[in-house]
Amino acid sequence: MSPLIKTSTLRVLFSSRLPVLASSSNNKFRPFCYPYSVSHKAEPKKMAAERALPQIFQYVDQNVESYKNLLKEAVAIPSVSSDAKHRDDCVRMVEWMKEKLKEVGATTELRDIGFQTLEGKQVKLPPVLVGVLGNDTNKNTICIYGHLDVQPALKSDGWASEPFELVERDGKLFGRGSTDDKGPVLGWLHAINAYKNVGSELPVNLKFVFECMEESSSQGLDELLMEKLKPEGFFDTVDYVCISDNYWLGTTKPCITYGLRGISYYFLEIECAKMDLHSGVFGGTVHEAMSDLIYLMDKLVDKDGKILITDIYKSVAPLLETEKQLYNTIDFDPEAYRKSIDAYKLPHNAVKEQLLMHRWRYPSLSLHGIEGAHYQTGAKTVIPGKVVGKFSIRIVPNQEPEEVEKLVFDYINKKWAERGSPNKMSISAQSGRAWTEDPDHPHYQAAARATKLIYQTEPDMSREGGSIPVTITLQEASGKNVLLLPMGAGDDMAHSQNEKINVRNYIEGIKLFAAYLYEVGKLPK
Ligand SMILES: C[C@H](N)C(=O)N[C@@H](Cc1c[nH]cn1)C(=O)O
Ligand SMILES: [Zn+2]
Ligand SMILES: [Zn+2]
Repeated sequence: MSPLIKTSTLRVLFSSRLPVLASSSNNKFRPFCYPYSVSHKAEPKKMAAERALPQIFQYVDQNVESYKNLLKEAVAIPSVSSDAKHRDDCVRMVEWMKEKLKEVGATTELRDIGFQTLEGKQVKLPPVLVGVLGNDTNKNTICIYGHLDVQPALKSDGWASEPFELVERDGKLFGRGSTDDKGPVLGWLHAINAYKNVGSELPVNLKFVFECMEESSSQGLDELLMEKLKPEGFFDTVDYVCISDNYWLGTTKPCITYGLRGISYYFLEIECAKMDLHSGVFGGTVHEAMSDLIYLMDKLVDKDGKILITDIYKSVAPLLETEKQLYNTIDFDPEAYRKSIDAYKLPHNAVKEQLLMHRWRYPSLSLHGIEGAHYQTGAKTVIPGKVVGKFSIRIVPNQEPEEVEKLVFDYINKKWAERGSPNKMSISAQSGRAWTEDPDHPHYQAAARATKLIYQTEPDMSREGGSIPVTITLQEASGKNVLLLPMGAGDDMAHSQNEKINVRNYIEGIKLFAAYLYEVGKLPK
């Protein structure tokens, strides 16, 4: 364990029923003075929460080191859901979070969601953590979703430090999962804990759904929600759903998000032999799988990003004049964006509205990689016997996964026939739907008030190019308004090398969550 982590300190912060205050300067705790007189207890509960907010903000500022330490502990668990070798880490991560939720007073349950086929084997899926905190019928109930799994990461990918060791540099906390999604998930925990430790009752009831398979298409989660939790009545008391698993558009202005693209992810497998072959010995005498794969993958998208699959744009929702207007007011600087990713040139003539539309409301196709191909340094002379090409399409409103999958399968089959290769080809897909919500809903206004309180500026109402497959399921299961409240900044580089969260975003994000709980608590029941 890193010397930075003081387990005893964390235990005090997260398990003590007694209010405590920690000093951020020396990371030691000192006794907390209860801020209100006894007569204050007689005030209406919602008023109490309002008066508690300044205390909560102060408490958060005084516990910065503890929050960093807890994130460090979470990042140190390499819960990579796509890799069978890390399945035990995923389970450990969920169990770790279960203990943390219990420590803030929630009742918790680990729900079994069965098996998946991974790397040709049947592998048990990590359980889903379901929790409940509070059941006051006079209060609103928010269902909070987050994920505890992460994308793969190796230092050799080009990280400046070990990906699973949280490191602070220049006010930024670097580590896999820091912004996607361990930082935001812990943010909820810290906000609840802050309410408790200043002696204020939570202004809302909370329900939690924390999974560890989001980065792998949330396998098993829809079934748990629709076939188990919904019939059991889990959603009957839910009034609002909130997810913090995306990012601001830029680096300075906060936003609230009302739309996500879906994802349709493909595995295109070609086999030419049962084993890899020496290219000197066998080259010229076999139909090579890799050449077939490159041929097919090259037929998917052109250099400007136009998807070449027949009819793929046909069902995309038409752009209405009212929607077009929304893009004008969004704070987004294409040149700053280009610089932040060090791209040579942006497509769509770098026009702001066009870039945003192609990120939010039009589909895009990306080629991700080839399993079975040689990728290490050096000049290995091998003909891979089997290769699996991976690509995905970010799908958008009005595009249904089944319809997109059929178009892709038909197109690949047609191109394969044109290729005339004798090799074995197969294609499979896993998909999640796009989601949009009504941003004029009082829930969004409440989140906007909370954001303004913390950041002193009106948030942009944004959409997001990424996907959170369960969002639309939560909308359907609850029948309630769903909102995305991002914690991290647009340059956090989730999924990439050197993923980070700014200390500022993490800490102000905790306050934002506390203020959001307060604002939703004020909404009429
Ligand atoms: C937006 C969210 N934080 C995220 O990163 N989602 C993933 C979901 C995914 C990955 N594979 C399949 N789905 C994403 O948008 O890539
Ligand atoms: Zn992610
Ligand atoms: Zn995420």
